[in-house]
Amino acid sequence: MRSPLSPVLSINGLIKDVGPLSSMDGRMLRVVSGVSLSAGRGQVTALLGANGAGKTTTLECAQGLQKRSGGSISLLGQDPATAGAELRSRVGVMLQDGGLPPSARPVPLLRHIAGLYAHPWPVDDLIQRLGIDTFSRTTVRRLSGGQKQRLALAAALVGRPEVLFLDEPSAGLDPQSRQLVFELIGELRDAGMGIILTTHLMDDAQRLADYVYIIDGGRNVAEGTVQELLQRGPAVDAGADHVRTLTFDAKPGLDLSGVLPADVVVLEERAGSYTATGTLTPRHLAMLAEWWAAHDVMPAAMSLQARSLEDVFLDISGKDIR
Ligand SMILES: Nc1ncnc2c1ncn2[C@@H]1O[C@H](COP(=O)(O)OP(=O)(O)OP(=O)(O)O)[C@@H](O)[C@H]1O
Repeated sequence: MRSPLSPVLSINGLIKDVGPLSSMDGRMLRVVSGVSLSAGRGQVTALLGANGAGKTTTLECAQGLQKRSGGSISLLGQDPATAGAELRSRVGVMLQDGGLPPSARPVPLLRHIAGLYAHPWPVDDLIQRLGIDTFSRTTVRRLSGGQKQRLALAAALVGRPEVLFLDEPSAGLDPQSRQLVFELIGELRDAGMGIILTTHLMDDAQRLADYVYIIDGGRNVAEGTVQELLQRGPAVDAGADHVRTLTFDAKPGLDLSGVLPADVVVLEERAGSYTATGTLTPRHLAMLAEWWAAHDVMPAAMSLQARSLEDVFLDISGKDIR
């Protein structure tokens, strides 16, 4: 386990048993079997794992929402199982099901929560940043999944937490909202917040995380930066027909349609960051370079990857569905 310079969360050998379960003849079920991790200030730490891996249970124990059966947890230097309101006021939590009162309307709800804090984030700013003004008159129960998700994020942020927990932050978000939420997460990280998120989406981890813990069957199975994890596993034969992704940064809004054959998928993943994915050959690279030369485009950064985090994840945790 790595040791960040300024940890906001350290978990050591977490055990969580649930039950007794009638489906198991009254026995207990161990759903987390010794997970250890640490998360730093000013970093996004991702817990990546398949459905049922134990991610939510781990984070709920870390937040003090579930009682652990064993191991130790330190959140901002305190044990969340015994800490009081002072610790809770320094921690923001966005849960998978939102946990918001169904009959509340977004703006009064946010103003109410802001009233509980001495130095809240200006509510109007949050409303504007997360596009909440477009559904401000709708009650929580009638909001779409993505709207609920954005409101839950605003509610988690309104107290200006030092640590932010996000359970599946991009669930239900359309591409525009996802972009908005990802940009905000990046800004919060740069401002020094410690952000811990769970996801089963490799793409989220690849785009957001400074450090990734892969959890499977309630245990740690791998960890590292995305780059470190991508270097794991079987070396890719440089000459073989592998699907590769070329990533490059250049000025936003380039119209790359028709530059490469249709079997290579070219996307502007976010403003000014492009990917070309397919069975790339040197000829494809030359076509792209010719287009750059003709349009006076000089990429600011460029990389070619033969494996995705998804490949690494499937290598480590197997291909069986959970
Ligand atoms: N109270 C409980 N009773 C029975 N099983 C439980 C209980 N709580 C958790 N589990 C089981 O423990 C496992 C871990 O659940 P958890 O919600 O932590 O997984 P997860 O990694 O967050 O999954 P997902 O990505 O689907 O949200 C699952 O198999 C779940 O069914």
